This record gives sequence, structure tokens and C-alpha cells, in this order.
Amino acid sequence: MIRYCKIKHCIIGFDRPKICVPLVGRSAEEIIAQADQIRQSQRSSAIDMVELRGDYLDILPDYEVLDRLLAKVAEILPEKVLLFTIRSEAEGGEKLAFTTPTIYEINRHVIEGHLADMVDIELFSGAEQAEEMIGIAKEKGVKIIMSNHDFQTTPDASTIVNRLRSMQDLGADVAKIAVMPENKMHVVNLLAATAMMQEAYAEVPVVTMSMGKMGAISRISGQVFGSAITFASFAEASAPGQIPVDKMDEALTLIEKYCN
Ligand SMILES: O=C1C[C@@](O)(C(=O)O)C[C@@H](O)[C@@H]1O
Repeated sequence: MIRYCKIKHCIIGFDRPKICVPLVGRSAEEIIAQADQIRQSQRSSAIDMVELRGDYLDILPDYEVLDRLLAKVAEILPEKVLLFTIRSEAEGGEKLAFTTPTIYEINRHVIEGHLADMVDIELFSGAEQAEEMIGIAKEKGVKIIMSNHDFQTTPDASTIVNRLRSMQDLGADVAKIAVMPENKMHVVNLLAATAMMQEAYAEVPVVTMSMGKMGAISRISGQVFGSAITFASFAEASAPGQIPVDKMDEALTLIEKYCN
């Protein structure tokens, strides 16, 4: 039985995969301009979530500017779920220009202040820290997406399943994995792992994607195989293979109608 993760009007894990659009500006002004464009866009209603990618920002580690920026994005897009992510360089993120505060400390600051609806924490950032952070998040009513990214290759299906299960065992509200295919069988492995999770193990919504053009089929087929969120580009993609949000909306509609 798959549980859902409900935030505002968005029920992650129910019906169509939810569309999440990354905000990837360097400055606060760029991010605010993107949020404004989303609000004014005809496709705005197709967007369920926005992800502020903290590792792209040059304002970090200034907490005051970050706090104001997150509040401003939430004010511009009050109905969208706001996800805050600092992707580590080891998992494909931008190189951070500072060493302190650490990613852990910034995430903790965002969670303690409930400055976002969801925060992304990487599985390999360490089980102890993750468990502590999940405990604080539960108290504060912030949801945690645990994640893992492999920009080089695709592990076998049982490794993918094990990683997703570790995330849910640690208490994540959503378990996510993004992998790079080197051949078509890698895409099939990712889809097989997703279906296995959905049918046998998932107690929380699962999010999976195979990156690049070869893997892009996995970004539109979540309702068939069991992936609850799909990342689509608006101004700029945050990972290879993301499909523009208007095309993604059309693809999800088609799949919901004819493939499900
Ligand atoms: O984890 C993910 C998934 C992602 O890497 C993708 O492949 O769409 C994009 C990232 O911005 C996000 O944090």
C-alpha cells in the first residue's frame, strides 16, 4: 500500500506524477524573475512544485538573503510546493564557493525556520545526520525528500531498490533516485526497479529518473511504472533530459488517458 505525501493541494503519489520545475538562477533577482514568469505563464496550473536549487545561488551562505528569497518565492507562488535543494558536487551539483556553513547546516536552518515545504537530503550525506534532520523536519512540519544521484552510470535494479528502501527506512517522506544510462538496458533497469518498488516495497512515494535523452522516457512514464514526481524545465534545465514543462504536461495527459 503506497502512502501519499500531502502538501497544500498537492498529493504526491496520487494520480499523475507531479510536475516540479527547477529555479536555477545565480542571483536572488534571477530567481524572483523566474518565479514571476511562472506565475504569469499560461502553463502555471500544470506546475505543482518548484525546486530552488541552492547550489546555483551566489548569495549563499548569507542566511538573511536566503530567508528573504525563500519567503519571496513562497509569496509569489503560494499554491506551489516549494522544495529547497543543495545538490552536492559529488552528486552532480554546482561547486560551492564556501565551506561553512555546510550543506547540512544550511538545510537545518531552512528546516528549523520552515522556510520551504520540502527539503532534499542526500542519502549518502550520512544516516545519522539524516535521521536527526528528519526528526527536526517532522517536528516542524517540513517534508523530506531523500535522494541519490549517479551521473556516470546506472546501478543494477536491486541496488536501486535497496537505496530507495534505505531512504524510506530512515524516515524520508519521499524517496528519489536519478541515474545516468549508458545503454538502453540501463533505462529498463531503472524502470524495473521503479515497478519493483511500487509493487513490493514502497511505503512512501518514490521518484525515479533515468537522465539524458536516452532516459527521458522515464520522465514521462511515472504513472505507468510508479514515479510520483517528474522534473521539467521552465527557464533552464537542472539536469540532462528534462523536458519543457508544456510538453511534459501534454505527455502526462496522454499517458494518463491511454496508458494507465
Ligand atoms: O534530484 C533531482 C532530479 C534531477 O536531477 C533530474 O534529473 O531531473 C534534477 C534536480 O534538480 C533534482 O534535484
